[in-house]
Amino acid sequence: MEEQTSTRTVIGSAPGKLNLVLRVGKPDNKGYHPLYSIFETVSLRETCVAVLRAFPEGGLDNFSAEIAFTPSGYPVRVRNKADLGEAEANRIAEAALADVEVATHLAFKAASLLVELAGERGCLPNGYYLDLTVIKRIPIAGGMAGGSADAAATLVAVNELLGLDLDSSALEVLGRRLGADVPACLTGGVSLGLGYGDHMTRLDKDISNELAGTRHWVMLMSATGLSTPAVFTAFDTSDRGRSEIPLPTQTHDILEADENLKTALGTAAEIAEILENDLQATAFTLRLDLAETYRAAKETDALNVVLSGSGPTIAMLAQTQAHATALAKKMQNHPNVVATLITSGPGLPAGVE
Ligand SMILES: C[C@@](CO)(OP(=O)(O)O)[C@H](O)COP(=O)(O)OP(=O)(O)OC[C@H]1O[C@@H](n2ccc(N)nc2=O)[C@H](O)[C@@H]1O
Ligand SMILES: Nc1ncnc2c1ncn2[C@@H]1O[C@H](COP(=O)(O)OP(=O)(O)O)[C@@H](O)[C@H]1O
Repeated sequence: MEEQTSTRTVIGSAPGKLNLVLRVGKPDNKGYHPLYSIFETVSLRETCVAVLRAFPEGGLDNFSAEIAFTPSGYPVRVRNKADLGEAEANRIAEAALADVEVATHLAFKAASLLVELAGERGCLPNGYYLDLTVIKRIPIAGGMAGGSADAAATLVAVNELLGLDLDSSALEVLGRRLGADVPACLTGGVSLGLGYGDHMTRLDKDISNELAGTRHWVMLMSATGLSTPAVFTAFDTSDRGRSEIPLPTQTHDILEADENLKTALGTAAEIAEILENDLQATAFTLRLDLAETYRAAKETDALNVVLSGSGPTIAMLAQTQAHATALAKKMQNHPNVVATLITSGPGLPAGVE
């Protein structure tokens, strides 16, 4: 019995995000874009249940399809459970997850970094494997950082499980190696991301308790995902991509002078005024259905509507939770909307339960 061989379980979770403001600069020689991003994390969270288990008697062959090995050969098992709240949304998520090989799964990659570190420190038990169950509540390839939230949830869970004692800035450094959105999922709240969007300044530190969960969003899920690199590449040849608007780079200069950063901590009506996404027009050229969905959402009484990151999920800002429920009802039968996910923000940082 698998459960009897388990030593210890640690459960980590991390929030998804949307971008209140996303400005994109010109790509560097690695093809990566400098960003100015004001992230709002949300209450939709990914969970990673991490367990160290002794090898079963028959070895790992029974579930070899769910296993990948770290560079030093330590086995990590990854299973996914889709829990998006609606049957059709779960079906779509499960189909997308079936295409994600264990070795490329962001939870595996995150665990692998920590397992290797534990190996170097001599604190990795032999005769065990790491068993991860990832509970997905965020649409796949949806522009809401679901994979990045898996990585963040896994980093905090495995850090604790293996007794590595890495602090939040060490986890942020590792997170950056896994993906540009991972530090935002680790940080939580409302944050400014500079560099590739992965150098974080938390903006709501002093008021996080009063602000948490006060913004209400309806996320319009699309039946098909959108590739982030494809959107960035198309952006580069767009008018906006070729324009010479410089992006600010120094955090302290920005914090002093930027009114948007103060407004980002304001009321829903105030943040409605600053929503902006440089990738939106490009995503709509690649996917005309999204432009239609956006137009329909704008015709409602939502405070404002914006594409989440590189899309395809579209975020509608509501005045209250009841307003969000009413907006979701208005959009749920739109032919391009596969599910309406109601969420609130800002969300809590990644952490263990
Ligand atoms: C656009 C944003 C905005 O928050 O979010 P999503 O819409 O994907 O959620 C992020 O920058 C995405 O972050 P993430 O999805 O973690 O990106 P990564 O895995 O690091 O990179 C995926 C690909 O996106 C492009 N990329 C990403 C970040 C960046 N600053 N410049 C880029 O050009 C690169 O083509 C890269 O190969
Ligand atoms: N744990 C994961 N969850 C989702 N996608 C993952 C994961 N690991 C790797 N991927 C790959 O990353 C791509 C983007 O994932 P995701 O984070 O869901 O979207 P986005 O970057 O748009 O926020 C997916 O298409 C998938 O191929």
